[in-house]
Amino acid sequence: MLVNATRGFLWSDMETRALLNIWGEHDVQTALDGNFRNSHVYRDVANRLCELGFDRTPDQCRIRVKSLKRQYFQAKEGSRKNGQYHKMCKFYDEMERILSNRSLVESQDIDSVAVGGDETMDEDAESTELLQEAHMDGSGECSFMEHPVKTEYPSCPIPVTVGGMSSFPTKQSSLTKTNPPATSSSRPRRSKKRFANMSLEKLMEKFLEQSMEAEDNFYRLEEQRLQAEDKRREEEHSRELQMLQMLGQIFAGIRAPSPAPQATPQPSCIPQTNPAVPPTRPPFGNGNHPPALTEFASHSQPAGPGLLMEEGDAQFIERSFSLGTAAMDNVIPLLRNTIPPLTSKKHKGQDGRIGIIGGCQEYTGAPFFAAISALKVGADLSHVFCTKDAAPVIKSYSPELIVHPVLDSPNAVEEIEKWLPRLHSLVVGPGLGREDMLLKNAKEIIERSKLRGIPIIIDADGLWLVAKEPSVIQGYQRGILTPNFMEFTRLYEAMHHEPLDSTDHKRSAQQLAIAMGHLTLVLKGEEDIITDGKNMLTCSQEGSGRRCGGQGDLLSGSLGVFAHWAFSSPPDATKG
Ligand SMILES: NC(=O)C1=CN([C@@H]2O[C@H](COP(=O)(O)OP(=O)(O)OC[C@H]3O[C@@H](n4cnc5c(N)ncnc54)[C@H](O)[C@@H]3O)[C@@H](O)[C@H]2O)[C@@H](O)CC1
Ligand SMILES: Nc1ncnc2c1ncn2[C@@H]1O[C@H](COP(=O)(O)OP(=O)(O)OP(=O)(O)O)[C@@H](O)[C@H]1O
Repeated sequence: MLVNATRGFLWSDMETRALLNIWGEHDVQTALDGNFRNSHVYRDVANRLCELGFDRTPDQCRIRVKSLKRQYFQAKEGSRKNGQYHKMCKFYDEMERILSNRSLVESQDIDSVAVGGDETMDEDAESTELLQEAHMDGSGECSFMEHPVKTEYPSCPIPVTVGGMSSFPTKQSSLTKTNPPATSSSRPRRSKKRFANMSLEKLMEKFLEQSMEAEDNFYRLEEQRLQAEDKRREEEHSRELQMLQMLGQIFAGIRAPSPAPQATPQPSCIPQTNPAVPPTRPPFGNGNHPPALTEFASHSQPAGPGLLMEEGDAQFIERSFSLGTAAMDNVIPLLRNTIPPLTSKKHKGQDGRIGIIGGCQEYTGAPFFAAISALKVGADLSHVFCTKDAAPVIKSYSPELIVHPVLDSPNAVEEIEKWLPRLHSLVVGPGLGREDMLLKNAKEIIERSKLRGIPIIIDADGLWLVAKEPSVIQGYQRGILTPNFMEFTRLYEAMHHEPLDSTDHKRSAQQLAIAMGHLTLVLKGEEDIITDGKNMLTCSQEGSGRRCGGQGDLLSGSLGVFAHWAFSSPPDATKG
């Protein structure tokens, strides 16, 4: 007698046949048919087995029968395809005999197994048993039957006979196949459910792993991005500081004294305040004329080799020094003193009303850049005086700008002059164009602005005008010219009637500033040279690597504001 009290222990062939004999009896089949609660049937089956000397529990019997049914249906499906498969189910013939008459019922029955149809036992326990059975069945038929169904995709594989031996796809290889999904008759659903759950767990594990990996990657990239952002900010900050340094030097240049020939050299690298500039801010904006117009009206001196300073006489300040140096320590207070404080005591417009003369059909960007940069630097109001057709375009760029479509009107000068008392500084030239009528109007506006002592920055096409008629600005101490190299060359050649010696920009710039009556010249380029002919500041600090249009316009608009602040500061404020 084979005593087998262990659940899931191997079933011998004899034992299995005894089970099938009992289970296959008509009464037993009838009792099982359509009965959800069938434990009493299997209890009887187990008792009868016991009488034959096989000690099995009702559940063991039920599970063994289920396993045999699954093998049988898989083998049946397989044999339909290659006629071989049924050989792999040892008890195929016995099962066939019992089930052939009710294969339809059985296929439904096997479906119901998946949803617990004829089962009453606990799902987990059953799953464990089935697994044990699959791996421990001494007959060997179950291990291969169970293997394929473990793989969720594709459907239950049909073994292929190779050289008399059956081979079955491994889990991996079956995963890569693209078999169509199995029908319910070819693949028991319970297995699908059970192993689907297992696959799902693995999938979930994989998913979690990948999620964590993705998260790690995200944080790593985010950290890199933040580092890059920090670096960019630092660079931007240092560029701003450099810009401030440069502007500080420009103011120093603007306010620099015209040292008398006998004057002793300045102890500091920052030039001293020019005593010729009115000590206090002219009362612009209230309609009054500045008190001493003649002081800055015209001090033009003829240019000549005798007046040209040697380089050693000029004061050179390189702007490419860094924070913390003694030179910078001098510049920062100068800037602090020049930039007006933000207080609640002021009214709109006090910190700067800037006018831009420029903007025609072709060029609407240039006046916009100049006007908007004035606002960004700190002016309160920015006016653009442009041609009629450019006005709506410029206006549409920004609601912050006040745009006057008057530059090509017949009474342009009068129209613009009405605004002059309210303006603190004027930028002439960005996008002005070179039409005679526009240049003529610009010239007249410069003349009238000079009479009011308004600081005038001349750039772009305004410099074209100056090259044709230098006297329009020559000797005006509140005039600032901002040529690029081409504009500088034109100006130089117009003034000196000889080709520019391009090997020595500093000397040429100095010569031109003197020829223009010691107004301030800002020669833009790789090295900016700022000079009034007596003092010189240079800046070779690398800025943006791009040389796109509009950068000069930004500079001229900013200078419009800084010039106003510098000229209206008390002399003490700009003492370096
Ligand atoms: N978006 C806009 O509306 C812009 C309009 N702009 C306006 O365009 C008009 C003409 O200005 P341009 O600067 O073109 O005047 P120019 O006609 O004087 O420029 C002459 C040429 O010189 C070249 N140049 C500049 N610097 C040089 C250097 N260092 N070495 C060799 N060649 C150099 C430039 O490529 C330019 O084509 C002005 O009214 C100006 O304000 C410019 O400000 C650019 C932007
Ligand atoms: N080669 C260069 N290297 C570094 N900075 C430069 C160089 N050339 C010009 N700059 C800087 O670019 C700014 C604008 O100069 P740019 O020569 O482009 O003026 P612009 O031609 O009048 O400009 P716009 O296009 O506005 O008319 C200046 O502040 C100048 O210092």
